[in-house]
Amino acid sequence: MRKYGIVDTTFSRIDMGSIAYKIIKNEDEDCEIVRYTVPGIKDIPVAAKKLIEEGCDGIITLGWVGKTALDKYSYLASSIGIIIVQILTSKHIIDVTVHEDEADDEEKLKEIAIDRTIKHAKNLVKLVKEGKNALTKYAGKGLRQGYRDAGEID
Ligand SMILES: Cc1nc2c(=O)[nH]c(=O)nc-2n(C[C@H](O)[C@H](O)[C@H](O)CO)c1C
Repeated sequence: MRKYGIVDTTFSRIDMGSIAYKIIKNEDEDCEIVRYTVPGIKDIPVAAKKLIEEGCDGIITLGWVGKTALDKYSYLASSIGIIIVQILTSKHIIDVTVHEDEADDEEKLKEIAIDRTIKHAKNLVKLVKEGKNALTKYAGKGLRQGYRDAGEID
């Protein structure tokens, strides 16, 4: 049975973990899902590593970055940590992050968070179920998460 990990934060202003849970369960009915909630993005890498050590085949992380420079540095640190965990474990960790300055109003931010979570949860399931060529038919299509697709340039 495939096992997925969801790492989310209490810093986030949208419960993206619950959205990811529903989508993963819908896309891979027989799977097991483990959720691990941490305070903030810098706590994500170790949580993801622990879930992989517990047997997860792939992870989705759901972070929220504030507007200040310090928040952005925190994201950079977290992102590097997540990449290091991927390299050390050879497992995909799909890093879903919403940056609070992506939109001025809360409704738009919510829309971005939901769309990004749904699309990347589906990407994760495809990669875990089908492996390296799961997304090849979409290569070069200008797909976007959180926004409308940019589309392919002919
Ligand atoms: C400055 C800062 N910014 C963010 C952020 O934008 N998003 C987030 O999720 N967490 C932030 N944190 C908290 C750290 O990631 C971490 O939770 C604490 O340093 C405790 O380890 C901090 C400290």
